[in-house]
Amino acid sequence: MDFNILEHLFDAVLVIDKDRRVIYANSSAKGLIGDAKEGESCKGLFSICSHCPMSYVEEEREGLQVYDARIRNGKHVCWSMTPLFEKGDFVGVIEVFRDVSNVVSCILEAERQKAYKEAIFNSIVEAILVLDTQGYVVEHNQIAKRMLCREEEENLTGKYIKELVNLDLEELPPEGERADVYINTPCGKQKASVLLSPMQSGFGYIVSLYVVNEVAVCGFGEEMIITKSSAFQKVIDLARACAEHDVNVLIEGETGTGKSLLAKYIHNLSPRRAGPFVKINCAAIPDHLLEAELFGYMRGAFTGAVRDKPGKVELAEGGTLFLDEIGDMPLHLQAKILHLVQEKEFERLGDTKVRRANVRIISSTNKNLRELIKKGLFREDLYYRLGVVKLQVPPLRERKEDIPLLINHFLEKYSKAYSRKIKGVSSEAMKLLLSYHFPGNVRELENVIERAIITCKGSVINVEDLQLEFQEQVPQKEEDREKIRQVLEQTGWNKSLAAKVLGMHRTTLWRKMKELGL
Ligand SMILES: Nc1ncnc2c1ncn2[C@@H]1O[C@H](COP(=O)(O)OP(=O)(O)OP(=O)(O)O)[C@@H](O)[C@H]1O
Repeated sequence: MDFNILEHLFDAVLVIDKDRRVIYANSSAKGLIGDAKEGESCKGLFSICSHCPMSYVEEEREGLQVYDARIRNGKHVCWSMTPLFEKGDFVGVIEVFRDVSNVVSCILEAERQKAYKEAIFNSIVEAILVLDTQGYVVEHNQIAKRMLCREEEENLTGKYIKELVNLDLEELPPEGERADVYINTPCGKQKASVLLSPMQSGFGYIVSLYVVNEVAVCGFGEEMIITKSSAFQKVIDLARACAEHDVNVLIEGETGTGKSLLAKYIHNLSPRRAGPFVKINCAAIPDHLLEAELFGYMRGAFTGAVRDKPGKVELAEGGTLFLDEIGDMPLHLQAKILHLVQEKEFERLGDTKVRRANVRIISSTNKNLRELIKKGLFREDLYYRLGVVKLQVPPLRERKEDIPLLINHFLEKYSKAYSRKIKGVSSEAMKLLLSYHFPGNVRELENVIERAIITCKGSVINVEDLQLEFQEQVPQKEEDREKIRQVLEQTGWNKSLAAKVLGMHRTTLWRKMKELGL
């Protein structure tokens, strides 16, 4: 065979006969492997020789390729072996190979870089999302998954940024500037600082996020707890820590401080979150009905009991029973609650059957239970049973730093609800709100802002839009008349809404309207 045409090929070529002797080596082959001499054995020229594939190639009558074989000097070659036939008989093989050491070192370098990148990616506390130019995720770190409440096995690659942080690419802050956004985290909706950095060569963007702990925003939607106060944040931390254990929690604090919100937050973080959260306000139900409401009753148990009815304890099965205003629980029922707490057992009214209850009990009070114990109005044993963990929610006047945050929160909530474009509160109005003592705590602040949003004429809430209890009201008939008339006009003469705005009952408004000739 004449192999001369192979002499100047860029690829190295060896022709091997079936006795594994080199019968031809072109100049590229000799350049790469100096000891590839014609007439000598080819054994050991390549790393693959330890499993020489010649017999395989002969049997299969087809060639094979190895992308990374080694030659003796350590270089990497891409190598192939093809069978040669003469009149149908196998006579040897032709081996073609090319130095790919550069390619291999590039691949190794790329692998090393990838390992470095992953190590850095996963050792920083920020969530990182790498986006393409359209805003789709091409890479992300593990923290991003955790921070954005994604399952361990979920892949964020290919998802659009809005799916993850609720913002379009265009809504993210301008390149290089940090901004605050709200994201859904395992602790609820939390404030996060976000930075968008463009990549070189226009490949896309890097979005980095970290949760801003200065303001705790826990829970979701209507159940969001917002606070900046370190005292309240400690309470929330404790609530979070005990949420996963089935311990009884007693939440103490003045009216309107957020005790119910906190109870719901604990339930939502607990293993019972898929179960019901059932609230019963012990102060709002007359004593004689409370027992039936709590434990349920059987038909005929009392006049009006026309059918069997489960109580709140049964409705809370598998979930959480929230006993609001527990300080108002009458003494005779406290014994039954103690039995429920201790034995997890109860009976419906008019029934002798003892029922089992699988509920977690959270209770709350705005009364001083220790004082009630001293007066013999609350059972001490029940107090200790209910308050295995005690959480004390501070009043708003002791966390004034929360006032501006809560104002913003309620402005957003009620501007949306009443379709009003309110930008904020004037500095005078803010001063007044910050100096007010808020006996009704957050609930009172919420009502003040809701009312102001409805009555405010411009886009900013001013002092005159705020109705605070301690502000002097001069009940001159004419002033009253004018004020009520204005509110009625603003509310389209809807008396229920006007009464709400004016902070009075509907019937009081109706009476006043009559008195004032409106
Ligand atoms: N930290 C907070 N962030 C946002 N909203 C709050 C916060 N605290 C309270 N609120 C709001 O204030 C109102 C009163 O809260 P909540 O009913 O939880 O108070 P409470 O202490 O249970 O009141 P009560 O003692 O009268 O039962 C609710 O509308 C709640 O959403």
